[in-house]
Amino acid sequence: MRIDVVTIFPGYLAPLRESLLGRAADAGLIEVALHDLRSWTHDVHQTVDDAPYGGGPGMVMRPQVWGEALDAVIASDSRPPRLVVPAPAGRSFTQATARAYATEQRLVFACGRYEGIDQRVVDHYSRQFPVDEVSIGDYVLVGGEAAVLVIVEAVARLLPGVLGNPRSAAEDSFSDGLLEGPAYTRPEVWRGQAVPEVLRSGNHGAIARWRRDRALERTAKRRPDLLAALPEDRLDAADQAF
Ligand SMILES: Nc1cc(-c2ccc3ccn(Cc4ccccc4)c3c2)n[nH]1
Repeated sequence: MRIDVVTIFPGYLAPLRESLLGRAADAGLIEVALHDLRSWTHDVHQTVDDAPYGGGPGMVMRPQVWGEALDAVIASDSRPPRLVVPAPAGRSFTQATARAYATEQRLVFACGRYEGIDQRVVDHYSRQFPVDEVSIGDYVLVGGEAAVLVIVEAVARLLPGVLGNPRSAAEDSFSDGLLEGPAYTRPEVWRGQAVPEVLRSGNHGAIARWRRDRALERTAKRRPDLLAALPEDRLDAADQAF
């Protein structure tokens, strides 16, 4: 997978080259290219923003600069892109979105700042490529860069070979629609708290049941919306207690 990120703060995306993603990049599983939006300005001040039509606070990012940048970046690789534009008003980015993005050959991220990017940029490219405006949560950031770090990590971990332990991607939170239950490791007792007996019983059936019950209990308490959204056939008779 090739990932391009256009931003006025390329340094912010440096972590994409570290650790998990660094190894994936070294293994050729993911190719990450960072592009400074200001490279496509032509004035001495490298202006990327202007006052909003209709008035109001803050500034809006200029369409001309974004158009030149995205034309150049998209043309720099033959793989057809999905354009991803983080935005507070975007559709929610979920594990399902991450799974869908993991099947893409190429993702091009447009990181806005200020009050966002002139809408005509999204409208223009939506006529040629799939374009998603995505929100990573119901809170307001200052720009799209942090969202790109989140999205790229959630997607990259699903690519074969990126995670050391592939089982965890398939069986982690949200994969079965439930939250992860509690996890334990040695020592058996820590500060007077013992590991639940069943986990040391060696009874794999009882362990699986206990883990499912803890996941259902936690989901019912913390995210009843996820439980309500579960298809009927995903809950068996033993689950009905939640
Ligand atoms: N989930 C999520 C995404 C963002 C986000 C993404 C990109 C940008 C570009 C500029 N801003 C600042 C902004 C604040 C308010 C209104 C509009 C823009 C952004 C915020 N916030 N929260």
